[in-house]
Amino acid sequence: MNVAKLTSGLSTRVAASASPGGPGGDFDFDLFTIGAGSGGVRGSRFAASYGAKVAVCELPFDYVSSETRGGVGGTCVLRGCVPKKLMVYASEYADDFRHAAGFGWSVPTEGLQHSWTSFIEAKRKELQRLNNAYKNTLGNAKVTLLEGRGRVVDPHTVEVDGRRYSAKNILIAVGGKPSKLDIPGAELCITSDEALELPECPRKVAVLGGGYIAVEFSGIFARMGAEVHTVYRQPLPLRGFDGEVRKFAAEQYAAAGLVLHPELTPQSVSRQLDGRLSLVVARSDGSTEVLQDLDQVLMATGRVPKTDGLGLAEAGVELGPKGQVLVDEYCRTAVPSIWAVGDVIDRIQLTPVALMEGMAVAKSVALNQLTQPDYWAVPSAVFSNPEIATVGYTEEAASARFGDLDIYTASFRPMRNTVSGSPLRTFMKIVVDAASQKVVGMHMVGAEAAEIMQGFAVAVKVGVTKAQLDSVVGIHPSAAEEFVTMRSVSRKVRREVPANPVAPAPATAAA
Ligand SMILES: Cc1cc2nc3c(=O)[nH]c(=O)nc-3n(C[C@H](O)[C@H](O)[C@H](O)COP(=O)(O)OP(=O)(O)OC[C@H]3O[C@@H](n4cnc5c(N)ncnc54)[C@H](O)[C@@H]3O)c2cc1C
Ligand SMILES: NC(=O)c1ccc[n+]([C@@H]2O[C@H](COP(=O)([O-])OP(=O)(O)OC[C@H]3O[C@@H](n4cnc5c(N)ncnc54)[C@H](O)[C@@H]3O)[C@@H](O)[C@H]2O)c1
Repeated sequence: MNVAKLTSGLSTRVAASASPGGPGGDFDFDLFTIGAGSGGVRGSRFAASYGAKVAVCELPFDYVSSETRGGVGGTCVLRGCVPKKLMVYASEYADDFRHAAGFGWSVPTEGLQHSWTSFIEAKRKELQRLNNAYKNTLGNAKVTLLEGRGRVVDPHTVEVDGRRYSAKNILIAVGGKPSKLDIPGAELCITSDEALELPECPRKVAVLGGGYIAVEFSGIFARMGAEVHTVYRQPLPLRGFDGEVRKFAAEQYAAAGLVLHPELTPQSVSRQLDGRLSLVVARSDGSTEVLQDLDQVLMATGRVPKTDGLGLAEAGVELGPKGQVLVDEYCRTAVPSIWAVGDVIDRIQLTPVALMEGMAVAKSVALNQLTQPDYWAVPSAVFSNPEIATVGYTEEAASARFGDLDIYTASFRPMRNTVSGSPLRTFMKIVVDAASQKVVGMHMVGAEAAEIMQGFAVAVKVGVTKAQLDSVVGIHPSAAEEFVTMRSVSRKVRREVPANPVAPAPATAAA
């Protein structure tokens, strides 16, 4: 996954260059972290547990982030994984109530009400609890927490709201922020931050983008009863995912009620006289179409590193074209005392990856053991409807890397849906390197895909072979058992022979 992106072009440096001393070797802190999100909290906490004197600074709390607002816990806890998953849970009840009838339940669909306000209140309460829990975790680990905006002054100095602190090492863990398209009317659109804080559920919404956030929020709003139009530039959503998975997922999204608008580019958004929004989108031939009467337009068009005004370039840290911090395989920047982890380095934008990188840096700086995060077989899940989970190579990437592959696939109607009436199906795929018979990729679209894939990720990570997978007894009845019972190869992918191969020289003149 994203292996090519992992090489930043920086050369490997040796541990000693980040070790004791800057000028004088006497510092306020051994490690000063800017940003108390997933990577910053984990790196700080672990460094402190290894005996380092650690401080972390974080912006004041708010539900919606800005240049001046943030909060301990960061994106995942306050504006990402956690509130998003709570919204997914909220939306799943709508399907559950509807599908219960198939199993004999009489659900009073007429009188069924959802209070968006109560839900948002419950969500806020949980986020406040988590924010406090994270602060306590830092306190218990003896990490000094400073509230304010951090800025790098030089390779050993951080300034927080005008006050300066010296540090032997500095960890940049400032994450990213939503990036809006530069089109007329962009200011009328919301991002995922605001989507998690809406005063009411939109009745009709356009979601721009075909990535994780776009398909997740499309699923949430649709299950909550909204008419959802998902607009993306590619023929299929979820670029970078396995091709078959993308195709299957798009079919399921349509079956689940999303109105998909592939191969369209957003042009402008404007406010109608009645206060609602209009979106103009363009086809590749230049013709346009208009989506009208929208309560909201959600821009889910990627995130950019939050490095503006951080003083990094001035301190000698190299930045990439998106403003991402360039690091080597140890998460160290061009300045040996400055390290960076998480979304700000723009490798794989996932919380568990930021945690892994934070722990690696903690070991490197506090134990003086240079530690490399291991990016092989990082699993991930998309909490759309249906869910998607994946680990290892896509078929396309595996084909480029290994050449010959054995592909196993299964598509079926899950047992629950045979009675519930839900039209959704499940798809599973195993990608096997034909030469070694190792399983190099596993993919699933369907209910509980994330929960199922976590266990199989262990097997892929340690190099399970297809025969070993086959030797495992299934758990019946479950969807997961399909992964250990796929016996017939669906497709053998073999290195392509050139269309007009040069004829081999005849063995004998007579031949
Ligand atoms: C809507 C959404 C859903 C997501 N869902 C998932 C999911 O289901 N699973 C998953 O694995 N990942 C998910 N992610 C991605 C995940 O949230 C990020 O990969 C993760 O939070 C990155 O952690 P981080 O430590 O790099 O940055 P962050 O968590 O963003 O933390 C950075 C912190 O730095 C603070 N900060 C910034 N600048 C300064 C400064 N100058 N001074 C002081 N503090 C500063 C910020 O306020 C913030 O608290 C989701 C993201 C979004 C947006
Ligand atoms: N379940 C999860 O683990 C999860 C959930 C949400 C987010 N995340 C992380 O957060 C990151 C950011 O999420 P995201 O969905 O915003 O980003 P993304 O990179 O996944 O998707 C961005 C989408 O915007 C589109 N886009 C970009 N520029 C555009 C333009 N000019 N015009 C039209 N479309 C444009 C892209 O084609 C793509 O479809 C993800 O990469 C992911 O790593 C993870």
